[in-house]
Amino acid sequence: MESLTLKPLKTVRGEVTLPGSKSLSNRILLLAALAKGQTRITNLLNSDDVSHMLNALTLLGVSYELSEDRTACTVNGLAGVFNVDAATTLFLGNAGTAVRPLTAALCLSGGSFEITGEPRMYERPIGDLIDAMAQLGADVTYLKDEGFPPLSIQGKALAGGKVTIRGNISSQYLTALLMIAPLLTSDLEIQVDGELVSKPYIDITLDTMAKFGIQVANNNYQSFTVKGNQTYTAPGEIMVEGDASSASYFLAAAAIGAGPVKVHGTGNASVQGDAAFARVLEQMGAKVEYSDYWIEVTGTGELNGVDVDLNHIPDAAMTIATTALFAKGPTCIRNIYNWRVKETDRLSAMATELRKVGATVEEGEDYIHITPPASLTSAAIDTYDDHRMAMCFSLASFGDADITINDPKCTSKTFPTYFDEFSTLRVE
Ligand SMILES: O=C(O)C1=C[C@@H](OP(=O)(O)O)[C@@H](O)[C@H](O)C1
Ligand SMILES: C=C(OP(=O)(O)O)C(=O)O
Repeated sequence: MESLTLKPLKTVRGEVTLPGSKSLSNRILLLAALAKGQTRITNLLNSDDVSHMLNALTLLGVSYELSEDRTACTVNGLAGVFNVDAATTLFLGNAGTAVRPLTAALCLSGGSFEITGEPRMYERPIGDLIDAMAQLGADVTYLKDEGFPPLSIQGKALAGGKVTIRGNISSQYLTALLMIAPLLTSDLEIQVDGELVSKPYIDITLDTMAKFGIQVANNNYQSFTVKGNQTYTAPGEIMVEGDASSASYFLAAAAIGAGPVKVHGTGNASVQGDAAFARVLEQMGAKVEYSDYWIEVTGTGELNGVDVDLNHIPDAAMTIATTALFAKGPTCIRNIYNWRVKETDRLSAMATELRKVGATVEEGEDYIHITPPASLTSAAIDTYDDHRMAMCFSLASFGDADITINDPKCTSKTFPTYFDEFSTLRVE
């Protein structure tokens, strides 16, 4: 397996233009495919997760033109659901933002479909979404384990009505249901059963739907109503915001290693919840400046440990775990149970790898408590095919020891050029 050894890093400084947001890229591509008219997308993310969505759209009969660098795409919308004559298998890797929304969309499309993916996708639950779709009459069969992909779907027109969906494992199930709701043959009322995790991602969904002409009535994230029998309308041009989760590594680097580092493409005007990540760095002692379209962080030479509930930013929250290695005193990140059902069991993986560099770690069912070491130990970090494990542990190179990242190419899920960008910030 390939690996990358990072030499100890003291100071970083510079500016980064962020690649497009994964969450927005895949939502916009799907809605552009379902919309009436043509959508010209710019700053599309070029990464594995987006390639899986694009390949799926091709197999589903959607025509689009992609620029050579794959960051601009003109999509010719279908003005409604997919219709495919031949039985179609979609391989969607480990992309939650492709698997969940496409599963819902195929339930009301014409055709017979199979959703497959990487082995880890077969361990990531989808039962809450399938249970909700079944209430609408959808015909879905589990091909392996009950509650998990791979799936077989016999698509057909579906009416709305009332449906209950659980929100405590992933917000992506509710996102999927909301996105297909206008295409049902009658109105839909969605009741969220229990707690809703990762709430800001629902704002991304509602905002994207609004850009394609669909309004949703949101009753405090507990229930939603959407009119049926509608068509998404292509917005013409649409630019994908920079990825706020990808921004977190550069901003945290500035907080640890002097900075300033400025990221362009996300800021106060951003719809992404992860844009609030820098507020946690601020709480830890960094100096943070926001404009609508950029964020700049400067280290103050001192970081404090924090005790924070980061349920609203589960992806960027991982970056706090490795930032905590350089804080004075312990850090506790709470209410992050669903780290366990993402690219890997992130609670367990994070605890294991933090211990390798010398931290004392307590791994709870839904929290992680990190006491930093006096000085970091040199280590080879396993990344578990998890792009965020690789990117988070680039920060460990601020210790006085070499850090080797095993399988650094796993960042291709959302940020293929991450380590090149990271190295441009180094100040000798
Ligand atoms: O809707 C989205 O775009 C996402 C929602 C979050 O997942 P959960 O809702 O499962 O926490 C996040 O972790 C994922 O990377 C992207
Ligand atoms: C959880 C993530 O991805 P997915 O969209 O596959 O859920 C992630 O990017 O951290």
